[in-house]
Amino acid sequence: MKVLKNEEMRKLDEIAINTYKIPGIILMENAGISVVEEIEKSLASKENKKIAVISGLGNNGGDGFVITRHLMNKGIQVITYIVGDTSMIKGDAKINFDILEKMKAFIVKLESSEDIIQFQEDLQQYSILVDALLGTGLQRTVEGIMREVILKMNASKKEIIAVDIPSGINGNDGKVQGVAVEAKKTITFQLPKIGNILFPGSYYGGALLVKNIGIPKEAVSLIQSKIHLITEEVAASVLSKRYGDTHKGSYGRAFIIAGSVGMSGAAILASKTALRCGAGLLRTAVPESLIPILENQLIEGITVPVKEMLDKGIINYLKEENVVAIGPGCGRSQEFEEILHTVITSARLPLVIDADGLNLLANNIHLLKDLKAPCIITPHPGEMSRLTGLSIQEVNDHRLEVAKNFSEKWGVITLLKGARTVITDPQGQIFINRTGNPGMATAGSGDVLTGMITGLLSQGVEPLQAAIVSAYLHGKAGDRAAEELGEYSMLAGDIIDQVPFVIQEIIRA
Ligand SMILES: NC(=O)C1=CN([C@@H]2O[C@H](COP(=O)(O)OP(=O)(O)OC[C@H]3O[C@@H](n4cnc5c(N)ncnc54)[C@H](O)[C@@H]3O)[C@@H](O)[C@H]2O)[C@@H](O)CC1
Ligand SMILES: [K+]
Repeated sequence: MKVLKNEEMRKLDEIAINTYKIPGIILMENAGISVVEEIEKSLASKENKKIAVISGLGNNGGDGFVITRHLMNKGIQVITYIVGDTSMIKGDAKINFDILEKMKAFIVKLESSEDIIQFQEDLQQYSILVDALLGTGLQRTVEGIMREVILKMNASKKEIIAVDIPSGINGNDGKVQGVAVEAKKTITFQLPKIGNILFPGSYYGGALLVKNIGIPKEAVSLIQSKIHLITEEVAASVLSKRYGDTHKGSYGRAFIIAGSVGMSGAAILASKTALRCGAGLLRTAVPESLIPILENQLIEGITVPVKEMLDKGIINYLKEENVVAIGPGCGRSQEFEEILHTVITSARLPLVIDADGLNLLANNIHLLKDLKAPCIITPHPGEMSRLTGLSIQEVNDHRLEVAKNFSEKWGVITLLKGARTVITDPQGQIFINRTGNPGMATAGSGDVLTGMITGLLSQGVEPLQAAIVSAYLHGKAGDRAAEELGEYSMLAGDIIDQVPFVIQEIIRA
C-alpha cells in the first residue's frame, strides 16, 4: 500500500477532481461519512452519547461539518466548535458550513482566551471529541488559540477520534509541530500519510483505519510515490503453500557465520529461526569452542568450526549454499574480518550482514563497491551511525532518507531497525513496517530477524521481498509474544516460538 506525503495527497485529490471529474464535495462527503461510521462504533458501548466536533477553517474542518450534519441526522447530540474566524471558511468547507447554519446546528466559536476557559469546562460533558482542526494542510508550528484548544482536548482525557491525521502532526514526517492531538483512533482517507505511520505521529494517532473516499484506483496508480506500507497481502504472496512433491533440497541451503565466546546465543537464535522459517538445510559456522553448545541446543542444524572454513577456502566452502549470513554475536576478530572481506568481494550468493558484521564493515565500507551478489544489511540506528558517520539522533530524525541514501550509494538493501523498521533498495523504493512493539527491544531480537531473512533467502525468495516479509513476520511474531507474555517479559526466543503460528495464520488467510 502506498504511503503519501501531504503534497502527493493533494495531487491525488486534484486528479480525482480534475481528471476524473469527481466533485471535491463528494470526496468530503465520503470522508465525513467514513468517520461517522467509526464514531457510531465507539458510541455503541457508551452511555453518554454527546459529541463535540472541533473544526478548523480548512477542508479538515469541512470534514468535521459533514460529520456534524450526519450525526445530527441520526439524532445524536452534537456540538461544533470552530477555531478561528469563520468568515475565512471557503470552498467545499464553506458549503458544508452554510448547511449547518441552515440546520441550526449548535456552533460555538473559539476566538479568545475566555472562550478557552469555557471550552475546557464544556469538554467534561462529552463522550467523544472529534478532531477536525488540521489535516494535511498543516503549515507551521501550532500556536495561540489553536494550541490552547489542542492542549485542553488532550487534558480532558476524553476519547478523541482524529480526522485524517491528529492535528499538529506533520503528514510528511510524523513530527509534532509544537503540539498535537492525542487520539485513540485516526481515520485517514484513501491512503495513509507518512505522518500516520512514523513515530511520533503514529503514537499520537492511536489505532489507524484507512477508508476509501471514492477516488478511483486508476488515479491512485498515477501517484508516483516510492514509499509503501508493508501489508499482510505482501507477506501472503511470498509465504505460499508448499507443493507436495518437494524435498529438503527444494528449500535451499543456508549458511550462518556467527557467535563468539559469551555470544553463542546469537548463533543459536539466528539458526533456529532460519530453520523455523523453512530453510531446507542449515550449517552454522562458529568458533570451535562453541560447537558443543550448538550441538546441544540446535539438533536440527549442522555446526562447523570457522577454522575449517578458513582452511578449506571460504568460497569453496560456500559453493553449495544459497545464502550466507554473517554477524550475529561474532565479535570483531581478525578471522571474521577476513571472512567478511572475502564473502563481500568474491561470493556469488545472497549475503546478509548484521550486528558485528556491520561493525567490521564500518571500517571497510568501500568493500561494498566490490559486491558480487545482492546484499542485505540490517543495522540498528547505532550501527547505521557507525556505517554513515551520522549521529544516532540524525539517523533517527531522518530514518527514511538515511536508509534510502545508503542503499542508493552502496547498491545494497538496507533494513534499518527501530520503531517502524524501514527497508530501502538501490532503486530508491522505501517500505515501512508497522508490526512490532517495544517489547522487541530485547537482546537477541535482531538475531531472530537475521535468521528469518536467511531462511527465506535460502528458499529462493527475492532479497527485497525476503527483507520486507521478514520485517513484517518478525513484528507480528513479536506482537503475539507480547500478547502472551507482556512487553516487559518477552524474550527473543519467545518471538521464535510464535513464528510457526504467524506463518500458518498468513498462509491460511
Ligand atoms: N478535496 C480535498 O482536498 C479533500 C480534503 N479532505 C480533507 O482536507 C484536509 C486538507 O485540507 P486543507 O488543505 O484545506 O488543509 P487543512 O484543513 O488541513 O488546514 C488548512 C487550514 O489550516 C490553517 N493552518 C495551517 N497550519 C496551521 C497552524 N499551524 N495553526 C493554525 N492554523 C493552521 C490554514 O491556514 C488553513 O486554514 C485533509 O486532511 C482531509 O481531512 C477530505 O475532505 C477529502 C477531500
Ligand atoms: K485532524
